[in-house]
Amino acid sequence: MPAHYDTGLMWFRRDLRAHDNAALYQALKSCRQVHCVFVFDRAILDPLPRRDRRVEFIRESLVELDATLRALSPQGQGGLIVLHEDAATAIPALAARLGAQAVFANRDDEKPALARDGEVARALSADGRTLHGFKDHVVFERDELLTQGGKPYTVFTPYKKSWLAKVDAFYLRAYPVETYAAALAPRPMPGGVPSLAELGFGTTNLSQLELPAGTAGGRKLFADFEARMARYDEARDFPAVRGPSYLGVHLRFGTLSIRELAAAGHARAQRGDAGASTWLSELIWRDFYMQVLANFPHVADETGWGGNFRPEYDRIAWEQGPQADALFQAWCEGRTGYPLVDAAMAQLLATGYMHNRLRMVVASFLSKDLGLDWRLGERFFALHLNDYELASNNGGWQWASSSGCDAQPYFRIFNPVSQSLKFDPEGRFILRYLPQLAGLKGDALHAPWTARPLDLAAAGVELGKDYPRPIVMHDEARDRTLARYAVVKKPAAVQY
Ligand SMILES: Cc1cc2nc3c(=O)[nH]c(=O)nc-3n(C[C@H](O)[C@H](O)[C@H](O)COP(=O)(O)OP(=O)(O)OC[C@H]3O[C@@H](n4cnc5c(N)ncnc54)[C@H](O)[C@@H]3O)c2cc1C
Repeated sequence: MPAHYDTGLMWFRRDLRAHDNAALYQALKSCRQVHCVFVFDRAILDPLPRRDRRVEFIRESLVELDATLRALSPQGQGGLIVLHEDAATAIPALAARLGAQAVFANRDDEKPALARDGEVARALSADGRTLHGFKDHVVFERDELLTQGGKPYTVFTPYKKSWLAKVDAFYLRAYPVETYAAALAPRPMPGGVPSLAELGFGTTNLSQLELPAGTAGGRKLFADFEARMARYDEARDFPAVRGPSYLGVHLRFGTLSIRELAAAGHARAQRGDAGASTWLSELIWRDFYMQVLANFPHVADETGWGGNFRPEYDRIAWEQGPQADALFQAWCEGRTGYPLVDAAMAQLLATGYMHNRLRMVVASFLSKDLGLDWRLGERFFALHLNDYELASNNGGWQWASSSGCDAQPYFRIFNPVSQSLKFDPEGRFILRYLPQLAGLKGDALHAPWTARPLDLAAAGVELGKDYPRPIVMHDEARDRTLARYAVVKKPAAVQY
């Protein structure tokens, strides 16, 4: 518990809510007065394309957060200070200007965030101030769950068992921020959240998606999901069905608290709700990958890009050169000739969301059908996913390419046509994004190149014109992948 301070500064980052927020609670409890700040960090924003749904989502969530902090504060004089600077230098400067003895923030184990926080902590300390960090965006972090041998878990099933054995009301209890809200300080400078244009960004199609921002938006989505949660286990694998919660982006930016979601799932799971139990497992996967990132930092480099969890996978020679570049471009643009893959990529580009089953299918397709380095896909997802989360994205890509912990054996290769027949049997999802295939029936919709020329003509589909021919044949690609991956059978220098 931090000492008692006169003035503190609460630094919001990926925890954009005023309720059940660990750092905000600790700041209010241990300071006479607390200022609140969010920094649109130039180090993160400057390299991004000028239209990004996440920047718009964050901005809208900040408008709500600012209003909530104002409403909670004495005489409504509080609120958020919003800066558009380099956070590593802006935070120590603001702490000095406000006379804050301590800065409070929730921990973030992504490598670039750790580097930034280290820089901020050193600058504050040189000035006689302190940075306090708190666990907030996971239920269990870092080394809180270890194997009996005292090592971090690398396999999900025993990790989940241990998670469920340890979790109790204490770990899921909300931080009662409101109790100490009287410590919210009047805003010391004129406030307001900058417009997108002031931040140098344009608007996106966010307002047309069913993705309301802020805590109110997250609660609306969760209320909708609560009514469907019992069927999650049956519905979650079918992309045409409204099966999942669509809460990823709210968990990413902390507009909802992981504790409140896990508590809801856990309570229902304990009452025997199979859908809730499966959904809780997914939240545990999230914790699992966060602790993998924290305990095995080699899975990402200094800038946050992937390194094989299993070093023997470093031996794989991925396809390179102009032909490989063209294959990658076709994958990115949804022009592979495999309708399920192409519809999935179209969903990502149009909405920033991709169904979990499809993330697995397209990731397997990139690494195992196209023979391309999974890190290319990792980066593409990072740019386009609204819910992009370094730990889960890296974990998901390594799972699909078999290079990660808890690996799929490398010879388990998703067949994009069988996946399509199984999980989108009527092609309802495919046709949402590829309406030009509407005239194709049965298997032909899942593999148009197998259709008889007469049927293609009747459907008004000319391959190569209305829809691409397949850029690889799965069976041949499978053989090439088995040969490519054979190098990992040799003993590796280091084992985890
Ligand atoms: C290649 C690949 C990349 C992925 N990249 C990301 C990513 O960048 N960010 C991300 O949050 N998830 C990622 N996932 C996991 C999963 O696909 C998404 O969390 C999920 O599709 C989000 O939709 P939802 O909120 O409707 O999920 P729901 O099915 O409703 O699940 C609820 C929550 O549980 C968590 N969750 C679910 N599945 C997983 C999982 N397999 N691993 C970790 N957490 C999970 C998420 O926070 C999700 O919001 C990736 C999976 C793969 C295979």
